[in-house]
Amino acid sequence: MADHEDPKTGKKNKGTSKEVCGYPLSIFFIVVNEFCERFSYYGMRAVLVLYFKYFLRWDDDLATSIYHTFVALCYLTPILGAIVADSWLGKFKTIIYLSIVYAIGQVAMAVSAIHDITDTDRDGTPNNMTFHVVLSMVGLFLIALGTGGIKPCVAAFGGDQFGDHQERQRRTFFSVFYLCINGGSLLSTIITPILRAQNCGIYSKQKCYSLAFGVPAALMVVALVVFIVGSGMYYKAKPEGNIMGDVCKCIGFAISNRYKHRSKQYPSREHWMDWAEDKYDKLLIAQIKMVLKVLFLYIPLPMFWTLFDQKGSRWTLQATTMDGNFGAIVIQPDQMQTVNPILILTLVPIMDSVIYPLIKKCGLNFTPLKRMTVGMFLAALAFVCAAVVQIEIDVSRKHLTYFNLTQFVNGMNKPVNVSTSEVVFGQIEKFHYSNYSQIRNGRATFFLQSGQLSCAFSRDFGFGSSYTFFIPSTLSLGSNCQESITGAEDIKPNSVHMALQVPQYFFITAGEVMFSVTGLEFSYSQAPSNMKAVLQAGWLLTVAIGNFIVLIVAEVAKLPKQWTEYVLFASLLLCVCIIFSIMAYFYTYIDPTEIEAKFRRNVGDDDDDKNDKQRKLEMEMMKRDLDRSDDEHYKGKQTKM
Ligand SMILES: CC(C)C[C@H](NC(=O)[C@@H](N)CC(C)C)C(=O)O
Repeated sequence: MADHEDPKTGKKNKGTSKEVCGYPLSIFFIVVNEFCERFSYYGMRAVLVLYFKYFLRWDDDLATSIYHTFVALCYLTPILGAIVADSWLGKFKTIIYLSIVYAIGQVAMAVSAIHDITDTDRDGTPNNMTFHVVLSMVGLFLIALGTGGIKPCVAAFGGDQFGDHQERQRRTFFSVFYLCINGGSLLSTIITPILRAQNCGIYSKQKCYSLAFGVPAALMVVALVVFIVGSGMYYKAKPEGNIMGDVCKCIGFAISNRYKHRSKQYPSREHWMDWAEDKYDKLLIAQIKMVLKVLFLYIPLPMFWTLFDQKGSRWTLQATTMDGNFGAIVIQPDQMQTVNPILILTLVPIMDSVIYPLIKKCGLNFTPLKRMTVGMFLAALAFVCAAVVQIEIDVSRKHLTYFNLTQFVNGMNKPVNVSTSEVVFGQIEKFHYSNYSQIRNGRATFFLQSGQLSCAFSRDFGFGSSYTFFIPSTLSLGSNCQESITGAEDIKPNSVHMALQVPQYFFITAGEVMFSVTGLEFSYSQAPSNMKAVLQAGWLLTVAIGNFIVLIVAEVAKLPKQWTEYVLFASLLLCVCIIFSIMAYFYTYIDPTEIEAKFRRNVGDDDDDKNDKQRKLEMEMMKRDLDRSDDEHYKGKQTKM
């Protein structure tokens, strides 16, 4: 059984969850829930832009803007979920209610993608596009509210399941939690594009977006059911009223009180928050100090996410100018992104079971903040690799895309029809040429048809190449097209291989493991008991801000060469990394439970009115510890960076 401390009394309560190998059983339901939820989120996200473009028929710009607005919203809503959880409903109920909202949103998306609903003329295209647009926008809003709202609660709720004696297990939990995120997302980003490529429909068959959204919707329902099944086993910390309201009022009072007493005749106080002592509980003030200390440390962190989130944009665009032919398989540029979750699934266990223990054995104290600093450095290194690859591409490249362009010149004295299984060149008049059309990378077969003459020929196409094929005047019934048709290479295929992106993916993912997995746990362990979800939301807010910085820097810098932009981002992160390491050096790890317990004990003593001097001394020591961060008297638990 895991025991827990009651946030009000400071007394340990026995949890109701059984333990398996030292872990509360309830954790199982939480990690499975996370796996299904991330499957649902990333699965839906994988086909979203294509849904906008091909189903709703939006142009690229609108599709991209709405996509990024949605992603940013998903990282802004955690603060709402956290406030509701910590101040009002508690994490358990918040997760349940917002998961329902989330599942409804996913179902709305699936329904919005059924073209038959408004396809009155049964031609395969919706006739009332407004219906589909409105329903999908409502769906996306509900999803953003749900996924963002539950995100800080699920992580913190998982952390809550561990007792004070299970610090090591709790750290492992956050690693497993991260594995589940990436396992779920990897699986769904492979599966949903396959589902989308199916044809479905009642009256006419179309690409099956409804199935690609429907399966994530079903997984969200499974996530909810799994979470509810574990209900009897969870430790559910009770919310302590409008904590965020109290925090704001307390900070406001401290500032105004400080201002009122600005004259020199009033003795200064150790910390500006101490000016709230005239009205507010010392425990609340101590808790606010803990939160502010961590939030201050978060200021440089968005820069990491600024680089991290460019995997999906800049790096994918870079991949479009590279050669994705891996022999047996041909990798599409956007598929390169799956390297990240694949590497996470391998690196997290390696780090936890080999690298970190090895570092410990060498006598080095690799504290969370040191790990995060190294993580930032690795991300900067990843961008240096990206810049080197970019220079290589620029040197070898004469064109800009990964599409292959092909045209035909008809040398015959009669028209000819040319097509592949995917592209129709149409009828090419005698002695005329066709427009250039895009052909898939890999092998393509062309079918020629002119009167009685019908033949086929195949060619291999490298990424980014362009060809002109000549149909000779001598081509006639019985000719062998494979031999008769000659081609000229207008543009050579991309020569820089996509495998060269692997080092940059490796460094950014190793950086992510050190930065993000550690940061997740750090945000939990350093938060006061009544603001765990709020600090998780603060952590996620750094992701949202990071995404905005990408837009700002890319817009403001407007560098002519892509590799210089990569170097700029790497340099910015390096500077931020140095600043962060200095800030981290002055940070002292605390044990919020212990500090809170001491404050509570002192309040209890206050009631009994005994041992006044000793109590005051102890309180002073704790305050000093929070203010100056240079004490080490909490059972040696507090360490510097
Ligand atoms: C805080 C989030 C950015 C962290 C996490 N993302 C990941 O773990 C990525 N490696 C997933 C990949 C598929 C982009 C998340 O919670 O989604």
